[in-house]
Amino acid sequence: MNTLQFIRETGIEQFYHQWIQPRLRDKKAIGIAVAIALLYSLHRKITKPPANLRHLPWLGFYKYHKAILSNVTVDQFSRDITLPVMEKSSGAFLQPMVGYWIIQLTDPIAIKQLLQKIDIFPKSKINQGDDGSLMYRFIGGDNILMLNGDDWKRHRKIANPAFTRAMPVKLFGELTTTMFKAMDGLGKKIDVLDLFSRVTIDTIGKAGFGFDFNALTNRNSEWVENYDNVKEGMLDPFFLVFPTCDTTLLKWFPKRQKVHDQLTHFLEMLAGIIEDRRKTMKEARENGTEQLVEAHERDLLTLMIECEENENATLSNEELRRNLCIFFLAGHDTTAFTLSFMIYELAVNPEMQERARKEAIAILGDDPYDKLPDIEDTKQMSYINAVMKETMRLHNPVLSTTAREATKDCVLNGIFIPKGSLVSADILDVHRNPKVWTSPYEFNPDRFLPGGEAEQKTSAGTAWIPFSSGGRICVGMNFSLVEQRVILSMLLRKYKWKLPSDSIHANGLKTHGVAFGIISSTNLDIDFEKRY
Ligand code: HEM
Repeated sequence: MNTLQFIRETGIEQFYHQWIQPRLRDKKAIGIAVAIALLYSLHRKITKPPANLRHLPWLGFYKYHKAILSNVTVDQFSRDITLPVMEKSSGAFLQPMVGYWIIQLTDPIAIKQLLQKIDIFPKSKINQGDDGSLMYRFIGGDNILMLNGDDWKRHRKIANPAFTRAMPVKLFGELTTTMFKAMDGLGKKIDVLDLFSRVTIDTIGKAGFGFDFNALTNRNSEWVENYDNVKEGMLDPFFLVFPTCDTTLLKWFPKRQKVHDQLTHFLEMLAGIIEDRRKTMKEARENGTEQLVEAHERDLLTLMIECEENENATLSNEELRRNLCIFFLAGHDTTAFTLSFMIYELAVNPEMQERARKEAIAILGDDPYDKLPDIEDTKQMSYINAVMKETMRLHNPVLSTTAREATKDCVLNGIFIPKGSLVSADILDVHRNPKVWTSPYEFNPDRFLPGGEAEQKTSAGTAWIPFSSGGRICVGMNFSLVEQRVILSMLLRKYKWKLPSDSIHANGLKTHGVAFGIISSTNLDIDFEKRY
């Protein structure tokens, strides 16, 4: 039978004449058919990775976005969504974003190679969000976190010495005693997220900008209120998934517009701090009084402005302002969340809390008054340090590094990365990767004691990277670690604490923030009992 006969005998011809031919004259039907075809091809395009990335396993597009929009907890996200894909992969998987895919690395050696090759893998512009969006206006543009190449080196050259010289241990201790006074007025049950957010805002204010935000002493601080609204706005998954609503269509969202206005006010207040500082420094220079404060107690902004003059590398007021935004965001929430998660873990593991307390008492004594640790004391806190490291392994506030863009075809520990693709070090998943850590969901600080599991892991690659690694490692790492040691050791001496029986975290810590990549929590109330 030839094709013509086949068509006639099977009834296809009749079907064509009766059904298709008349409808071909109907323009509406053609329009619908074309729209369906286009939608189908669009659906395939956005839900399936491009052909050159299909050698890697991927997270389901709808599953991922449904989880994001329903504000899934980090634990559910890692156990139900990334873990099954990670187990199938050999150290990398694809994460679907709106309009593009990111390679997430979960293999420590591949991560090490990625983070060392900063010239081959510069930071992608995609991190900054859409021009004009809340995120772009706050943390985008030319700043130390986002820039690449010589521009980034100029910023880092100015920030590095400031961070090395400024280790205001005394200030950390003094602010902790102010925090204790604030705790006296809060009763037994205290929301530690709010408490630590306030103490770390005041720390970055004083140590970073030489400015008193009064977050601990004034519960209605304009700074805190403004910043909290902006932060909440940035974390809103709706505007992350539909960024046009945050820019072109903003006028249709009056509530969002109000958050933009608050950000404008916040940025103006930061610009004011810089102008005042330049003015006071100029006056001090003219009066010959500028060296009266010790270098390690001078604030980062002052040190950066001084450094500009000494290193012959300048930052404009606008660049300084943009960096202050990064220090503000990166410099306090991350530490506040880490402290809160640590207090939680010690609340649900009382024997670990007691062990950490014994160490604090052995170093600082047990006299019934606040003892401020000095830098040498903080170096002796090996168990407290292990508790901090294990908290950052299991609950690191930063989910993954910002995305890098491959400038050429590359192989990272056997994983092929095609030129032009976006790639990140997946901090959450490498820290919970069962091929890397034994019982990764278990909180066990002993891993980080001398001779523990961590020593073998880190030597093999980059299995513990809460602060990233390589040339673009967090510039505030030591600042944060010393701040954490001071606050935790002083708390351990003064208080015992436990999780209230009605806590929403009774069955495990509930953290959120997968969409934005910075992890937080809510209602983290803890019962504190004074020891003196
Ligand atoms: C627990 C506390 C902290 C954590 C977990 C943390 C984490 C990180 C991570 C993962 C990065 C790398 C981002 C990337 O390359 O994509 C980073 C970079 C950075 N962090 Fe932190 N950070 C913390 C505290 C701080 C503090 C206290 C400051 C400043 C006061 C700070 C300032 C910065 C800056 C400026 C960068 C960009 C460095 C560069 O690209 O040269 N961070 N941080």
